[in-house]
Amino acid sequence: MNACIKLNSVSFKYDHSIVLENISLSLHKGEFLGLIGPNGSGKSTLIKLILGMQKPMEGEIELFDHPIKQFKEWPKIGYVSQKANTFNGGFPATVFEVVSTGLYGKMGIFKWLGKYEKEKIMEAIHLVGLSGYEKRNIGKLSGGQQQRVFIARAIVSEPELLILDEPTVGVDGKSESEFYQTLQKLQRELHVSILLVSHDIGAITAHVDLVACLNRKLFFYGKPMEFELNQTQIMSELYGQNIHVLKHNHGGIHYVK
Ligand SMILES: Nc1ncnc2c1ncn2[C@@H]1O[C@H](COP(=O)(O)OP(=O)(O)OP(=O)(O)O)[C@@H](O)[C@H]1O
Repeated sequence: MNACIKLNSVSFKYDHSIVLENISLSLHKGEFLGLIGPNGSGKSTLIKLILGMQKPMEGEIELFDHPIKQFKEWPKIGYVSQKANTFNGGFPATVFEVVSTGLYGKMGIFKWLGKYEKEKIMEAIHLVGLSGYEKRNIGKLSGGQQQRVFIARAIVSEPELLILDEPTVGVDGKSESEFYQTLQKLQRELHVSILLVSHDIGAITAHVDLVACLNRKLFFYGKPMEFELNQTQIMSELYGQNIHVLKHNHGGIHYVK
């Protein structure tokens, strides 16, 4: 099976502090990997390494079976950042316009949208369940709907791998469950591989094929069932002993120190 992401003994430090130590994991085609860990555990840094924004101090990263240094097919990767949650609501752009910017990487900024591109944009908007909202100003949408616009922007160029960094922060329970349904649809219908960073362990284990628990080191990497069997031990290693379990009415579980 082909790996979209392969990390082999990767370590990284900012200045003098080691943030990631000896991380090895893989994500294969069509798989859904959930990455969890406390604040400051290195999750966003790991994503930056995978996106080539930082270089590992040690170890190797491969994307689609190519060493990252030789990898050039960046349009194969769609990325939704944490910042999509803090989007400026006053920004004067429609849903259609925001999603169309996802094609710039493939076609350049100044090229006019043809019939084919317009169809792709409408398809992406439909896939995230926002048909009928094309002309709506993005600032007039709810947080959950805005989040889906950013996913549509990330998938409009038909990436094979979608990376999402804490996309459901600040989004209510109903929008969150719609969000997971959207991701499962992408995985099932388009065979997109997904790497999702989240704090919501309950939601993650319910939807992913693989769980990775990070706190500088990788404390667990395996199937959700295996994680659930050893959850108490893994969570106390990951977060320390003093954790409390918070259950949400939408079924998600959070751990807080
Ligand atoms: N540019 C930087 N320079 C120096 N240190 C940094 C930089 N970015 C992050 N760090 C530090 O690296 C560590 C890991 O940060 P990172 O943002 O990867 O964690 P995270 O798990 O994504 O956290 P959160 O869940 O809070 O977003 C933290 O201690 C952070 O303060």
